[in-house]
Amino acid sequence: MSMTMAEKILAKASGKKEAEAGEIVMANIDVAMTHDLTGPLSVESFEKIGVDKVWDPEKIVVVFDHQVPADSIEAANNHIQMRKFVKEQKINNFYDVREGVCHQVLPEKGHIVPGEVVVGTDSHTCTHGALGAFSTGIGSTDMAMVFATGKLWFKVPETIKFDITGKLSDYVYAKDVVLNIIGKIGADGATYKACEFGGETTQEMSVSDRMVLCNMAIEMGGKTGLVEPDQKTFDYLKGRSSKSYEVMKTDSDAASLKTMEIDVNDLEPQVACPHHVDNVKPVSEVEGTQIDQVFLGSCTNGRLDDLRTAAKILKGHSISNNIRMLVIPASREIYTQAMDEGLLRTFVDSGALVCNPCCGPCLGGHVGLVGPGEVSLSTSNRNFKGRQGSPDAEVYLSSAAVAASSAIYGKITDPRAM
Ligand SMILES: CC(C)[C@H](C(=O)O)[C@@H](O)C(=O)O
Ligand code: SF4
Repeated sequence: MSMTMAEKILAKASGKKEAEAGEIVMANIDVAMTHDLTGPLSVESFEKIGVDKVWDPEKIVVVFDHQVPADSIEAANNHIQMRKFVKEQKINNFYDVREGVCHQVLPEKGHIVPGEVVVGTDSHTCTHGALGAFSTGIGSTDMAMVFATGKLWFKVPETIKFDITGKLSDYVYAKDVVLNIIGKIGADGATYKACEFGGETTQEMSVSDRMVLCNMAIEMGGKTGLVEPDQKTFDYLKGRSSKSYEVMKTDSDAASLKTMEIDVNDLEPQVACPHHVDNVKPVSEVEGTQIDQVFLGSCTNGRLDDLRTAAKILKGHSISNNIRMLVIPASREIYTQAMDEGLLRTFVDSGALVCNPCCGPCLGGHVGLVGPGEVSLSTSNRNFKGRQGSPDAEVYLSSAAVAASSAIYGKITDPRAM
């Protein structure tokens, strides 16, 4: 039977030859991730089940990233509770406050390989599909069941394949492509679909860019994001992961596959405007909008490529006196590379604040919140009311290039004009 990547991965994980969209399968979990914010709930639910030991401590990964270092007694308590759990359960894959955002840390540390089933108590777990894994966010009580049994049920999703073709213009990036797709199909345009990104443009993209696409699959309602593994994937995995893996690809005649053509030849930089991720406009339509804060970071666009792009634009410039800019590398590895390349120096010289690797103001729970009436321009993935602090603030979403050029002028600025 012809199958999609998602069907093949879920079939294999549930010990079957075939799986079909719509079917319910019970899959063995390869990687189960939780973090400082949702981990405590998962642990409490696990303890209620009454099982003493987790099914396999080697398959569990715990990352502290949402509130690091602890910014409140509540956060400190969460950390205490999770450190205790990690110790009791002998979980070696534990990344304390220093390491960075979970969706960056997991692939970097070699926890993700193609063909696996990965679950995390975080909606952007779909990011890992960039390496060809079926990876999805789950609730804390579901995670408790995974901790106890190593299994979880799934309804096998249908697949929507975005066949992306054309050459990206200068200053146009994966973020613009995915914002454009979300603008076209809407925040619920791919509800419960496996969102597979393919076509020559995706093939040309780095793994880091593919992570941007898959990261935002959830913002169109997707169950997971996926990119077919290729040489770029294998090169990324070399030296990071010693796990063996199987590469699975979508058969073009799979029954549950729908394809959508996306031509990016004439694509402009895109901006998602308040208060919905699908309220997407070309930057030319929102140019001149006054801003108060720029946030460069998050699991969407806090990677080295993003920092390089932004530093190139900022070099020799100061950011506007009217704004604050926060630069938050997504991981320690990125932070140190950015340090070695002199990028952090450029940011600090331009007047930006460089913070420790973490989620930062992305979800409005930690450093750098915006106040009533303020406007944030952010490279992250969500802009609903109250997302980065006050419910009376506004959040615009963009690429790192738009963020950097806008920081210089204190208003939304097309990087192509720089
Ligand atoms: C805190 C967590 C549950 C949440 C998520 O699931 O995505 C957060 O990471 C976010 O981006 O909103
Ligand atoms: S960076 Fe933002 S979107 Fe990503 S995991 Fe953290 S809070 Fe969620």
